[in-house]
Amino acid sequence: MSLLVKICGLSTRETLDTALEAGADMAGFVFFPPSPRHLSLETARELGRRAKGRAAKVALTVDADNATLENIAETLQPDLLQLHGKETIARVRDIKQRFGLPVMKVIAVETPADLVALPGYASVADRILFDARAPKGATRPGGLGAVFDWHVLEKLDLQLPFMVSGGLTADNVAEAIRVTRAGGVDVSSGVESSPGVKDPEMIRNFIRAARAADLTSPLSPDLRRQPLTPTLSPQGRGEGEETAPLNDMKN
Ligand SMILES: O=C(O)c1ccccc1NCC(=O)[C@H](O)[C@H](O)COP(=O)(O)O
Repeated sequence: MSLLVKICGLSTRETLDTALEAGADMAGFVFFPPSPRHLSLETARELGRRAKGRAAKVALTVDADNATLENIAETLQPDLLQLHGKETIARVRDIKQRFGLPVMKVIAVETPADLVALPGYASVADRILFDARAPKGATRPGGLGAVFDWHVLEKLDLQLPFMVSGGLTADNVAEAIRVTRAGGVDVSSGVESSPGVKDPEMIRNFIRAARAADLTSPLSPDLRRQPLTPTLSPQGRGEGEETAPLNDMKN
């Protein structure tokens, strides 16, 4: 399974097309009114149709209630729900069962202590996204371009696919992949000229840089130094990483 690249906070036809043409695996759409990337349901319907079959559509919500999730599920028809709030383990389980969609739970990271709740979430979620913990007083819990110490994840032994985000850019994504060995990377601010305004050239550069750093690529010097076993445990691409389901998402 090659590295997954997610471009988050897409809100226009033009930048969505850029991300799709540049080969993004996941297109993230933000449903959080205080965010500069918040989408109306009408726009979500249009962008969702555009992305269908070309990338997995990811709906990002923050402690959303069932009615909000129902509207999003109906209009965007997402392939994955990204839960970016303070959803409890029980709530993650409930959302997954209620909507019959795979769920990616976000874990906010600052120190190793932030990983204490990880096993519980890993038992109910389909995928984990490690993002930088937002500073106190922030108006949103993510999409701030804040970086966390990737070394916190260095010795992680997680039998679930995971992605890393938080302040990634074309310049630092290779190092983030090297340190964390994540199966995917996610970016928003790092491909914007100002909050909420995506820059096509930055999107292309980010995807190019992430692909060049992909540890699973046959061209990767790092991989050449490793035994090619089916399980690249402990990092990110757990046994049987779900190639098929992700391909399904794109259909
Ligand atoms: O993008 C937002 O405005 C946002 C609002 C509320 C919760 C999360 C939000 N964004 C998260 C993301 O876009 C990504 O999943 C990721 O955290 C990347 O963020 P960035 O540091 O901006 O690259």
